[in-house]
Amino acid sequence: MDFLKKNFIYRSLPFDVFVHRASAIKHKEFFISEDEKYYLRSLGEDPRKDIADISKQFPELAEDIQIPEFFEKEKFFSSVFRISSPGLQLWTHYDVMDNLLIQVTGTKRVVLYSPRDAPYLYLSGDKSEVLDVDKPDLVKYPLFSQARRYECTLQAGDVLFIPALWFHNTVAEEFGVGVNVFWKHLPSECYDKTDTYGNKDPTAASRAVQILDRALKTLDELPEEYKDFYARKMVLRIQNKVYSTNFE
Ligand SMILES: O=C(O)CCC(=O)C(=O)O
Ligand SMILES: [Fe+2]
Repeated sequence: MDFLKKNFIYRSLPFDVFVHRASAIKHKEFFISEDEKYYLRSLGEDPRKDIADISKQFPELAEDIQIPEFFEKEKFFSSVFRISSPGLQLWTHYDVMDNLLIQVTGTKRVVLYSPRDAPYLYLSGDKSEVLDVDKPDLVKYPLFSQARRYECTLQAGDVLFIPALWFHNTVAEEFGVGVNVFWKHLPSECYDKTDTYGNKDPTAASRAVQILDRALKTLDELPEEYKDFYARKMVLRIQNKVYSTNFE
């Protein structure tokens, strides 16, 4: 899927029809083309307010999986049912909560990047503009070659821990069914209460970015040479005061 060119559309289908189509490569009935791919990402009852919970939206199917007890029950945020056509690739993105990605059937390749490699990923919000992580356009995205790639392939029954802020890109190598479970590993006040997907930045981070944007606008009052000088001083201040040395 390409979020830059928006080569996808949202459509409704009866669940059985959806599963049939998603498990086939060529379709007699289709929306765009006979080789289109399908992806289900479950939502809550009212997608604007409610959070995906497989035990509520798909109670019969939820019984087939056991969520490993790697976090306290009160910290549970959502369990998201995901079904993909063979070959479907989801763009590189981060989520703000710790996550267990449970593969139920099919195989899925997952490529991961550390949050520290964000400078090399050409981010647009929570997503990387480098869509083709296997043959990246290094003329357009020269720094991407500095991002350290981690890769694994999930088979049916495998569970991958994806820590909050770690970038991930997935390719369903076969038709696949999975569930991912997000939980709040930070105190619950840190999270944006309007977040139903688990991908809105913690409120303190969003506020800090807003304040930074105001500071940048303020610099516009200065001539270019001064703006450049004070902007560089601000970068140094951020590096010295906020960057963690507590890594590796
Ligand atoms: O299953 C996928 O392809 C995407 C999984 C994902 O983005 C997640 O678990 O956060
Ligand atoms: Fe994700």
